[in-house]
Amino acid sequence: MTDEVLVARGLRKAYGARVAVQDVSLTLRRGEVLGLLGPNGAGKSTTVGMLCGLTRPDAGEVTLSGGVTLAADEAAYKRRIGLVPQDIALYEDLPARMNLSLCGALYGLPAEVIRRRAETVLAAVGLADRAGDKPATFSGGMKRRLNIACALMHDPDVLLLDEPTAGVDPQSRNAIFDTLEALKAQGKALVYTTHYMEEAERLADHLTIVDHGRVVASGTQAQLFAQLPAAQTLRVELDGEVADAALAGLPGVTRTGQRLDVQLADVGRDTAALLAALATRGVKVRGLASARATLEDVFLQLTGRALRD
Ligand SMILES: Nc1ncnc2c1ncn2[C@@H]1O[C@H](COP(=O)(O)OP(=O)(O)OP(=O)(O)O)[C@@H](O)[C@H]1O
Repeated sequence: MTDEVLVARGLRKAYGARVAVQDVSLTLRRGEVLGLLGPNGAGKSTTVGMLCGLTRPDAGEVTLSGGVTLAADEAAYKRRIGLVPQDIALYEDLPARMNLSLCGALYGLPAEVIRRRAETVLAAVGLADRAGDKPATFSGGMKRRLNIACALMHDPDVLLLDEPTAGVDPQSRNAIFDTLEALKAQGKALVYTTHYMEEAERLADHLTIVDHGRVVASGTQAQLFAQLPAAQTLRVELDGEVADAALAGLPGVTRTGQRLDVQLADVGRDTAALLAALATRGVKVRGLASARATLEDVFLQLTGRALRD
């Protein structure tokens, strides 16, 4: 497919006897956010390290569009990839613009390009008015945004973000999401590593879920949710006396006193049929509430464990 920007096949990395990543494959397309989701220690950072060429895999290979690989042309490969590391990598006592200049210089950009790109990326992350200020005076969220700006200086096709919202206030988190949405709209391809399922749900077109170094599922959100036995639970509050016999044979129903939890594949589609069946049986309903399935439920279904520690 021509839209493929990065294809990783069979990545493996062990540290001594500990296998951090085992047979990880993924495909990243233009204008797409790929969410790399997994609990602490699942192997996300190690995978990102291999994608950006900082960590050498024991096996497997990453190929960029045009057939560019690290082995064939390291400089060309690295020019196409930007890394936003998990740990903020800034000179705290140098002004924001100077931090960006240093990043640009690392990529050998000419001075004029550096000046122009610095203005562009500062605007992209919403820090244009803080160009002359030092990161030491920034909030955690502003530092994160400058960290992203650094990775954009050489205008890479692919941006790898390793937990870019760690320790960030809600306002900066939204600013980061806006920045990433704008990059996506420009056709950049993003890998977004997180153990926050809400972030993955909000941003990611495709998801690769990792656990203990292995891919346990990958696909679009719809494909992942389809793996759940029931996508949603509808909570029904009963009105008045209802005998158990009146509910007999209704599929997916669990009764707790006056409450029914009903597993439905699709609340929007299946609620009317359920209410009709209850009405036919003379069962009166006082209230309804739906609980949407989340990626947390998907992870639990796949691994039997919660996503967060
Ligand atoms: N340099 C290293 N030396 C030894 N072990 C390592 C090294 N880097 C990672 N590991 C181990 O590899 C496994 C995967 O770690 P990794 O940092 O890739 O996970 P992660 O999913 O990014 O976790 P987190 O969300 O906590 O950052 C862990 O067991 C970790 O201890």
